[in-house]
Amino acid sequence: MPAQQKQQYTFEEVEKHNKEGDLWIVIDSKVYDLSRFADLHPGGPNVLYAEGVAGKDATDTFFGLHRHEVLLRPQYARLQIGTIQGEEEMIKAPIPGSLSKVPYAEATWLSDGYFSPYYTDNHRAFQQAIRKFFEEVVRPEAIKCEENGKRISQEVVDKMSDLNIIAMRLGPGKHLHGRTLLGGLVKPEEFDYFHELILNTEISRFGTRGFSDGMLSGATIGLPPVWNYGSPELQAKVVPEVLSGKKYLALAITEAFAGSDVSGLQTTAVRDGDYWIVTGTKKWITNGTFADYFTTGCKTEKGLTVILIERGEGVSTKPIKTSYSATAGTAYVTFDKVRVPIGNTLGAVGNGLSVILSNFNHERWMVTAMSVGAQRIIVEECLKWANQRIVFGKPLTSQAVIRNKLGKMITRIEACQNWLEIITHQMNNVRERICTAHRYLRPSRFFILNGDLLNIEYLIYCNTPSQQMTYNEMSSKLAGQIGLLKQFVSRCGRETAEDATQVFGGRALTVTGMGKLVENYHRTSGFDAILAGAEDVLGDLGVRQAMKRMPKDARL
Ligand code: HEM
Repeated sequence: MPAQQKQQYTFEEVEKHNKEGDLWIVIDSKVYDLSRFADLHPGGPNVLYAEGVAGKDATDTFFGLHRHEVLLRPQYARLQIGTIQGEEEMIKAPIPGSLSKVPYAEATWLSDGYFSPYYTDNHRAFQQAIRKFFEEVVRPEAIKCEENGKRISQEVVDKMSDLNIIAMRLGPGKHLHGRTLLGGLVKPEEFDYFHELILNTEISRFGTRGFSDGMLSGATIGLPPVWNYGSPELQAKVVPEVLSGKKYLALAITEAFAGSDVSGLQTTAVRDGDYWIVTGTKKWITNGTFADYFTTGCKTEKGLTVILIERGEGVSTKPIKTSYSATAGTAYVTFDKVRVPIGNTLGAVGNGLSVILSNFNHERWMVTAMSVGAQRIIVEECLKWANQRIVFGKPLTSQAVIRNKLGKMITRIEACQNWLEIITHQMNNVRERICTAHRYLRPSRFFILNGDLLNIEYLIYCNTPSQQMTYNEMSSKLAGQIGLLKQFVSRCGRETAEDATQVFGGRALTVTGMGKLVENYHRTSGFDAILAGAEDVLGDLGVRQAMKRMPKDARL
């Protein structure tokens, strides 16, 4: 029944119902009849009969112990029998797609009254639509799968592919051409790395880290080598199957024998006429338990080669138990003399290292973007909790030590976001193009509009859809920066996870209840420091890349 049609009561009336078998309480102007629920209450019945709770307004006590979402669950919402006369609810249910008003809960560009040079109106519309879709369709699935460890349902995959979300997760490029993106909201040729950045940060807002990877991240990192290096026939078959969500694909590089040191891989592919015979094992393969295809790094006579292997005879997968949910489908994969057509070779034989390395940068950037999205939610959780939690009669925020932790969290998330955005801006623009535009600005083309000196060529340039970097360009220009960025973001993430755990105390140690997002983040933020390249290795890569670019004549 809508609130306005519910019975209205006064506090005096509610107060009469204050004992076992006849128990009413008020939470945020709503009257709940807990007479029969008391014995079923997960916190036990006695706490509900306490003085100051039974027959009283227990709003502050309630929000000190429960998340708002408890009241929205249908089985509890129906305990409401009315409202208090003349009072209005203060704590509103979030509207799907809406932005948080909590300071720093949103990136600056999404905060009221602030601006950014990077985002257009189209990015804003895209962010709003994608958040709404995720909150309405994907979040309930994420929570369910994170708990039961099952893979994302075909029904939700189909809904995502109807909007071409699987294709958009792979970033800008020719695979988007001819597709209707998000019901036509963004034109394929205008989809850029900032759209993709938005997609990645929004995906990680549910506090369900295992599910974020289970949401077909395998295809995001494993399909690009197929369209960048596969034969036209292979692309024509595999790309549509995967982007429509009808088949699943995983990237199978790491082994128990080799992780960041991919050159040490031991899975072998031996030529036998028109086939490769592949033998070996792969470990930590995201989405591997349910993948139909594996983009696989193999050792061949001529060096490392990447081969697309279809699940079939000789391919077996078993789940690996990790510290995050089995919904990610993390697998141990065994190839036992698997016959694979030579046509499934991705790139030249022996050129596997550059196929793998050129792919890594986009993957690392994606992991970083998801990490930033997840980190920001934790900052919001901590700000809300520290504000609402009362200790020694005062909010937690009255403690300087807590404010200090909040300050560090905010600093870290803002630093991560800003570095991520400037790198994304580089990915969106090929350098030569900018130089060309500026070099040819001719004085004769300047004019004055509304008091501003403008140049016609510059305006044309600025309003032309930007030209994104290819994976190879990313590899040569940004590998070091992305490596350092990823190292920085994952370190910040783990420091924030530690601080958040201190702010939430014991609540951060339970999988359900007030601190559940902090618990998940504390348990899983370490994944960001490992997936797509270990943190320390990436930091070192960044410095080695910088050393390569040192001018020969650089002296103090
Ligand atoms: C409509 C009223 C209420 C409902 C539907 C409700 C529901 C729940 C649920 C589902 C939990 C499990 C933890 C969670 O999911 O957050 C819980 C725990 C608890 N509840 Fe309630 N509750 C209500 C009112 C109250 C009130 C008024 C108190 C006041 C003392 C209270 C005290 C507790 C306590 C102490 C716990 C255990 C918390 C913990 O383990 O951290 N509940 N309640």
